[in-house]
Amino acid sequence: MATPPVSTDHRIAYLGPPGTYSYLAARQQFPGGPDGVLVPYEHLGEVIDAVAAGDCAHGVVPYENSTYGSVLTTLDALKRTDPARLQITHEVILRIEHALLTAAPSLDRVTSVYSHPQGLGQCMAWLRKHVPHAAYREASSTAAAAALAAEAPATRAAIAHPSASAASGLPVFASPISDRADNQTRFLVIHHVASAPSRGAAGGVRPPAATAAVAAAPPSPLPTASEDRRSLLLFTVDHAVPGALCRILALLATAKINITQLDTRPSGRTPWEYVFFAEVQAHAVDPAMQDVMAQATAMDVAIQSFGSYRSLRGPAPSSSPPSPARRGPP
Ligand SMILES: O=C(O)C(=O)Cc1ccccc1
Repeated sequence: MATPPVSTDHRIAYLGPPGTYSYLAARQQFPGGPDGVLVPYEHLGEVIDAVAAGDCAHGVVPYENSTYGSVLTTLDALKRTDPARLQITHEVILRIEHALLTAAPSLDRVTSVYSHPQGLGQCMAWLRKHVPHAAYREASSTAAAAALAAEAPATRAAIAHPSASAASGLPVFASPISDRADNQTRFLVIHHVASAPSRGAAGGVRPPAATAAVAAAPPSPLPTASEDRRSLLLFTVDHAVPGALCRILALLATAKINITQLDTRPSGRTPWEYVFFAEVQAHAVDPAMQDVMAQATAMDVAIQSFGSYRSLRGPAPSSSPPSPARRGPP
């Protein structure tokens, strides 16, 4: 009997294939669900687009690594996304312990090492020390890298989670190989926001759009006052005005709102124009935050909020996915 289609309400987009760190993060956030509701996409931008479009109600995307920094493809996909279609509701933190997967008998036989750019970046010191002669090649994900390495298992290697060994058939050669033992990535859980039914020209209610079947983003649980409330803001400033960025930062400083991370990316509209992502330690419902938003509007600066959530940062969490004992290269 054919399996009934899974409703978009239950579809969770992630960077696939199964075996990526995004897959592990999605399984941690949505435990117990059948695998069928996890929908793999080959590129991070597609995960964000699928949630914004309502093809999937939820998504999980890597945002920042504690060693290698921001995941630029996530920032670039967010910057072209309307926050009215997508909101962040939770953060997931995973300890990242990479393994080198290869069937090469020794490291001097390895001619190329594949991984997601984040995987290569998080192990660069290890790679330079142990396989300086190899070419380092970017793949769309760590699990995709394992599949690519498996095409020439005696000369290629991949950096991935040890669990990617089973699907690729490549043995774990060395683990963990991350440059820092406290290496962690924080993932954002994103939800589709269904547009409110709008009135047509004749005053009637428009027929529901294809995405209206998707439930509105469940409000993220409001963190208590003692919990670490965060919001992700996106804005640009007039680059010709000296101090324009400083004025926005001063608004936050005056409201006693701490900035915990600041990123800048090309706007994608005009060369040499930038947008700023600021993660701040406040929730959208906080009066101080509402004050900042109102004042920015009065200053003609559009600050967009991608949502508020509880931060889980702090002391390093214990390793969530199981990983084998540390084993260095022979
Ligand atoms: O490629 C993956 O497995 C991902 O989920 C992206 C990534 C890569 C390396 C560390 C954390 C996330």
